Amino acid sequence: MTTVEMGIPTVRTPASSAGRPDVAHLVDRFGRVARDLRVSITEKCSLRCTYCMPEEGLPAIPAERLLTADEIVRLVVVAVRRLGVREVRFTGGEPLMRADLERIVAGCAARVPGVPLAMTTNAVGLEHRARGLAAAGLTRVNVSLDTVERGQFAKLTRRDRLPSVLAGIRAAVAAGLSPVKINAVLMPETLGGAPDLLQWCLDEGVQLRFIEEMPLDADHEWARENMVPADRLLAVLGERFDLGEIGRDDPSAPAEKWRVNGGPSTVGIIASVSRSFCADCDRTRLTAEGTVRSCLFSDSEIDLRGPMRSGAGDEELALLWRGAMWNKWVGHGIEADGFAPPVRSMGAIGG
Ligand SMILES: Nc1nc2c(ncn2[C@@H]2O[C@H](COP(=O)(O)OP(=O)(O)OP(=O)(O)O)[C@@H](O)[C@H]2O)c(=O)[nH]1
Ligand SMILES: C[S@@+](CC[C@H](N)C(=O)[O-])C[C@H]1O[C@@H](n2cnc3c(N)ncnc32)[C@H](O)[C@@H]1O
Ligand code: SF4
Ligand code: SF4
Repeated sequence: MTTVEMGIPTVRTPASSAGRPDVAHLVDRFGRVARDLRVSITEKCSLRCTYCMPEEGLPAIPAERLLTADEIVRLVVVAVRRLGVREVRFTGGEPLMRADLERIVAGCAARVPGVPLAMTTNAVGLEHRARGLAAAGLTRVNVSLDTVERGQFAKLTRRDRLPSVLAGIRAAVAAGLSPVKINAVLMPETLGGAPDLLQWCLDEGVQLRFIEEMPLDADHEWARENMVPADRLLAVLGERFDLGEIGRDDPSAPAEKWRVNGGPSTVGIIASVSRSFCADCDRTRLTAEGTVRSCLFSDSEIDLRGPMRSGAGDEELALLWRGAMWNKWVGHGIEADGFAPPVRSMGAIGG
């Protein structure tokens, strides 16, 4: 199998840093600074959401290519201590698929105390691990949940696991992993159930955000004309709820918020396509194989695993990372003529 068939994009090392100011933190040519690190720790997943994974799952990453727990902790330490990262999020694939997740979290909590450690998860099995993860030092979780209708859930995720997800969300709240935020990708088939999902989240005391689907599905079926835009969702929610526009918590937050029925509850919309927030992007990503990926949509990645295993020091790794960020793309370019989706799908990048 070729690397392209496995969904592994071009890996370049090193990137040119010509013109880069001599500063420690992660700056790019467009004046943006990355403070938010997202670490994918696996390509494996317990679900097969149609907008993300192929039915058969992603090709397995050979064990020797996957970062170990200690390697992940080391790179997180480099990001925080040398590059100015202020928040770390574990994602995937499904982070709960890694048995050593608690060890990764505990290692980071010990080495970068005070830095918020979050996780984005589908919550399958979280019921049994939420307390342990909180004890290990996890700060909060965001959970993917697109519908509270069991048949719809099974169809969209290709797995009948809704009860486990709902139990996982409740366990996260009980363990104090808050604020618990819920991510729902907007799909034509679940749009009608959006008010029920919002009502469920209001009742459970969790913060719902709807997300516009991006062209990051492994099956390459995304089409602009089929995407449910934020405006259409607002019209549907507006039939049942009174919504008052609030805006963003901070300029680089993907979610715009609306107050529901006068507050204090809110609903968010992450309109990555129709109201792109690339100009204020503050993200940098590590893939599960240890490459730096500066933009979701850019297939050009910088390898850190190879140099790390060949004995590179922390400052050498930081230098490679700074070069990757300096070459970050201006934005996703979905609306541009000739746009082509990246080789990696969302689950293979770490959403
Ligand atoms: N375009 C774009 N969308 C992103 C990016 N990161 C996350 N998203 C989208 O935003 C959704 C929610 O992401 P989360 O992992 O919950 O993170 P977040 O919204 O940044 O987290 P909070 O700090 O809790 O608000 C993802 O499912 C993606 O669809 C990004 O860098 N670019
Ligand atoms: C790839 S998942 C990984 C973490 C975990 N498995 C989960 O589902 O939360 C991260 C986020 O990406 C989102 N996502 C996946 N495919 C997407 C797409 N095509 N467009 C927008 N968001 C997507 C999911 O809804 C989820 O919130
Ligand atoms: S969105 Fe998350 S849960 Fe769904 S298939 Fe992708 S990685 Fe798995
Ligand atoms: S698409 Fe790229 S530039 Fe835009 S917000 Fe996402 S990671 Fe940042």
